[in-house]
Amino acid sequence: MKQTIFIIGLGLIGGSLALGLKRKDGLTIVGYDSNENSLVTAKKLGVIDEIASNMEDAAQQADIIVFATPVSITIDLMKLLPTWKLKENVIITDTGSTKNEIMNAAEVLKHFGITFIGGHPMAGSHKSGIGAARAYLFENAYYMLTPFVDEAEENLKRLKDILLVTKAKLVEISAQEHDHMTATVSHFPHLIAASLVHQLSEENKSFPFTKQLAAGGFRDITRIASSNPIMWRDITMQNRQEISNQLQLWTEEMLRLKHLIEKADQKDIEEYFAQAKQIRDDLPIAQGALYSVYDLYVDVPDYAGVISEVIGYLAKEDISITNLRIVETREDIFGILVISFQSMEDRAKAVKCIATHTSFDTYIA
Ligand SMILES: NC(=O)C1=CN([C@@H]2O[C@H](COP(=O)(O)OP(=O)(O)OC[C@H]3O[C@@H](n4cnc5c(N)ncnc54)[C@H](O)[C@@H]3O)[C@@H](O)[C@H]2O)C=CC1
Ligand SMILES: O=C(O)C(=O)Cc1ccc(O)cc1
Repeated sequence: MKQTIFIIGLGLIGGSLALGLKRKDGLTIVGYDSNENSLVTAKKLGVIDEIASNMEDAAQQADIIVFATPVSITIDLMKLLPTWKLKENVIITDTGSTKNEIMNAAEVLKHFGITFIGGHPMAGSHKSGIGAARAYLFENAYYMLTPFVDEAEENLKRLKDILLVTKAKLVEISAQEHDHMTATVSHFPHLIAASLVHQLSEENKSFPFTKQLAAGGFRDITRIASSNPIMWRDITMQNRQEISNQLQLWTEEMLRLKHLIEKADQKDIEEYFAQAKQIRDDLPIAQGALYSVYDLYVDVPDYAGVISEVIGYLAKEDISITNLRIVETREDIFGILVISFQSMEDRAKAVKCIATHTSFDTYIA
């Protein structure tokens, strides 16, 4: 069946969804963005089939409308829907990181007979904009749907059939559960990352060399502090109660930790780290990892040309990489080269390839 999908907001998520959906025949992807540059780039890169010069006109032609805008904008735009002449069977959805306030806004639409099914792909990155969009972004990632409990099965099936093209794993939950769990694994960690960066900045005033020392661990734990501030302002505003609850729990945990340190009990301190390591090591990697990159750590000796040598072996076997970085380079110890892949399969091939051609150890974090 031919269908027109209208995506509003062509940044990282809207662009990735468009690219993911383009793999299915019979779908026409129409896009709109308030930023003219993003719109033109999306068309030029082939992310969308057609540019919508006017939101209302494009919405009237659409079978599915997706809001992939910052969550505050999504709520503003949802208010316009009852004033537009939409197709009778149109399904509206969104990709926002919060769901409670969006589903509250959707209650209003329900009174106008407009179908809205909330959505949130649990994949993304600290990058934003159309240039960061990738067709495979949602592959294997959880994609949460928050339909009203009385939503017609037929509508849900229609939306799921489309979204499954992205190869995401669709999960239905309530908006409340969604906002509670994402506060724990996504929203609150962004506050921690931002606060650690602020703490470094303060320290740096008295000890100006500190920043230079901010190497692997600090960079890993604060990567998400480089995310789009407008997006995170909106998420924090919309989920502030759950985030505040997490902050309370964290504060209590920090006090417990402070007590542990002041007691100076080696055994307890070791146990604290050991338990955390165990839990962290047991986290499912491909399923539910928010940032779905597949990193491989390679212990490479520090000699000229070693990196191009490793990359050369991978290239010869046609294993494509998405990123490359060095987390430690010191003369006396091995350097750790981190290679990122698009999929687990590519990473597994790389492990074999490196083992065949070198004696370097490889690790998966
Ligand atoms: N960045 C991430 O990793 C993830 C983000 N999300 C959610 O997806 C949504 C989009 O996020 P991103 O794509 O990362 O943001 P982005 O900043 O890359 O893209 C948002 C796009 O919306 C456009 N926009 C802003 N106001 C608009 C308006 N009034 N009309 C039309 N377009 C407008 C912007 O120009 C921009 O191109 C947000 O609600 C976010 O919470 C969900 C999962 C992951
Ligand atoms: O870069 C990361 O690890 C993220 O945290 C990406 C992300 C951002 C927002 C979401 O709602 C879901 C995923």
